[in-house]
Amino acid sequence: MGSQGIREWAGIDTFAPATQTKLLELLGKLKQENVNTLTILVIGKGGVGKSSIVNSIIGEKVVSISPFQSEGPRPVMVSRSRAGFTLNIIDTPGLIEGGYINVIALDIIKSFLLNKTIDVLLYVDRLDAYRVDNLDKLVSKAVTDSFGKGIWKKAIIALTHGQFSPPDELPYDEFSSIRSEGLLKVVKLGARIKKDVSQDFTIPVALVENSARCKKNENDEKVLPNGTAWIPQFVQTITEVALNGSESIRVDKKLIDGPNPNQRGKLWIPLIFLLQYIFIMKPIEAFIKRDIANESRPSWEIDE
Ligand SMILES: Nc1nc2c(ncn2[C@@H]2O[C@H](COP(=O)(O)OP(=O)(O)OP(=O)(O)O)[C@@H](O)[C@H]2O)c(=O)[nH]1
Repeated sequence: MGSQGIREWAGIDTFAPATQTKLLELLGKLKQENVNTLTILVIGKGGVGKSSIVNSIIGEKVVSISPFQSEGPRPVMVSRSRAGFTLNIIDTPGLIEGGYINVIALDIIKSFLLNKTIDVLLYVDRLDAYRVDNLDKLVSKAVTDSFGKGIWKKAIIALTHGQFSPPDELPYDEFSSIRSEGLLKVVKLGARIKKDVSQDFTIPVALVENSARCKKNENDEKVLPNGTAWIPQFVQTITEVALNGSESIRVDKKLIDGPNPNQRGKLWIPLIFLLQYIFIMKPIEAFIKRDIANESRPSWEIDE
């Protein structure tokens, strides 16, 4: 057992030695910055590879995988600790049901997250898709409405099926950047990130290959078609987002039960009107009344 009864992150030992070394280095970097716990929330449509990503990072089959959308949606949190560092990953059910947001699943996820802090959001989709999907806009809008826009500063877009070969001899890197850009655009729309800041607002994209048949390099590390060892690259992106200085999202009762976190400012509007009435309209009204009362009336208006 690791710290506080949490199971040891033994799955790291199943990775290639080169991958292990890089992962332990990254955990060391997090600890150096006083980050001893990291909680990652995994979200996306059904069947895109959310559970598979959890298993890939943990290095064990900790959540079940199914080629069909899983029944009885329930979030699961898997915790592992290593060298004084604890990783929590929360796998969630697909957020789309019959073309719409599955409101019940979303409510279950929100209740599950109560009193937890989200340090990193993994927004999962597949690399091997040719068209961006309006459903992604729905999912990103639902995430924004539930947890506030700030969550996107803690987000990574993870694209699974990273071993995919693009059609028409399109170079792999070109295909993956076109796919990433397209998806980013839709996600930013759903997240209502304003056009003027959109250029500066970047959400990193990570490519992932969960298949056991993933190609390996000479060091036995799992690699993408462009030669990148994806596990250390992915964990490095997670580390960068964790340390990017933006605040993690604390899920409290107010966030869950309260109004849409992006509209909270609007609650002040009636109060502002009331203050305007008391301090501006009322004095003006009194001034006008006083002025009328003091006005000297023209002689033709005075009754005989
Ligand atoms: N080749 C390949 N298959 C993948 C990859 N990721 C997931 N799969 C397969 O895709 C199917 C769905 O994967 P899951 O991990 O269950 O997807 P999910 O998003 O958790 O699904 P739900 O829980 O139903 O929302 C399974 O058959 C996986 O084996 C990948 O990177 N490459």
